[in-house]
Amino acid sequence: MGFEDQKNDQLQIPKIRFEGLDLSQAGSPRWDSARSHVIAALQTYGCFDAVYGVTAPELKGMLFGRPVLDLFELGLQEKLQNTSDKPFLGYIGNSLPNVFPYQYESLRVVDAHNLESVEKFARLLWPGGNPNFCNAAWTVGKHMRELEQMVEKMILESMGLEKYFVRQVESLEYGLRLTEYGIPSDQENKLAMRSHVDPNMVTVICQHQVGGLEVLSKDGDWITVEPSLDAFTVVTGEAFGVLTNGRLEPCRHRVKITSNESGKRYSALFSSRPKDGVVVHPAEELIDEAHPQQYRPCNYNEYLRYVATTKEEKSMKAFCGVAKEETRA
Ligand SMILES: O=C(O)CCC(=O)C(=O)O
Ligand SMILES: [Fe+2]
Repeated sequence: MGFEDQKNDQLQIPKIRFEGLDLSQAGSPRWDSARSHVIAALQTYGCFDAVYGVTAPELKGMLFGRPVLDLFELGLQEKLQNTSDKPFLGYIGNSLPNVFPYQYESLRVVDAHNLESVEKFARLLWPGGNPNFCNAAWTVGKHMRELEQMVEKMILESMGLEKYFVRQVESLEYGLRLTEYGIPSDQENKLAMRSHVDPNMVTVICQHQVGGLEVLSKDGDWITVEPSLDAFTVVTGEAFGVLTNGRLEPCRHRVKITSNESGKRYSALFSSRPKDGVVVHPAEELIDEAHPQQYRPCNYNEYLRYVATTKEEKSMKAFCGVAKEETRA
């Protein structure tokens, strides 16, 4: 991919304090201060750690105990019940030949902030519906969605787009992806997931104990994101790049597991993506002579189908980007 293995162990992604903040505090001095840190971090690194104090270890403890183990101890036939008619939104795993070249299994709970939706997921996998799993996934889903929405609001406010917040939130679907990694088959590079950008709006990544997440800095250095008990890592995806007409570049990241005594790594990802049929386009307020339109309107599901056609990395720039010559015309 051309991103050489240049590491910079001195660099760390910014940590921003979110304890006690919620949407009702929008406009308060604390909110505004967090917002300016969020936007600076996203413009420089495409990501940050949202520090949640005591809430984060509580949530992590709830999810990464029995509930996550119960899920991955299920047989493949049960896991395969987690389907979706859209690419990448159901079970993904190396148990499916030729699908995924890593020691990796992952399931996605659609609308994890909604208890009924989590219960529907659980009933498919366990005859008794696993109330313990449901409670953990739902509680985590609710918190992650609140964090995701704060970040959405802060970004829109900083770009003068706050009037679109309600419409934006209504246009999104949210999911919780739970993943188990084994020892990377690529023992030379220890790569457990190749370098990529997420196609969605925002992803909240929750690493558990075994680290591995790395993000690429603008200078081309890979920065290790240590799993931290009191924080969640927030990264923005390609869809936000389209909406902001390129003001927010998606965060390039990968997973490299260098030390893993237990042989397993678990992570939880809460992400927001445009709902079926939603067309993402650059906000007209962000297009002017100095900032020509960078993307054509993009039907998000069509983009995912395009991404799913081959194993090579695809990009929204290639799918719906406006070429430089076109913007000058
Ligand atoms: O497991 C992680 O820490 C990150 C995984 C990831 O980037 C992804 O699934 O898109
Ligand atoms: Fe990712």
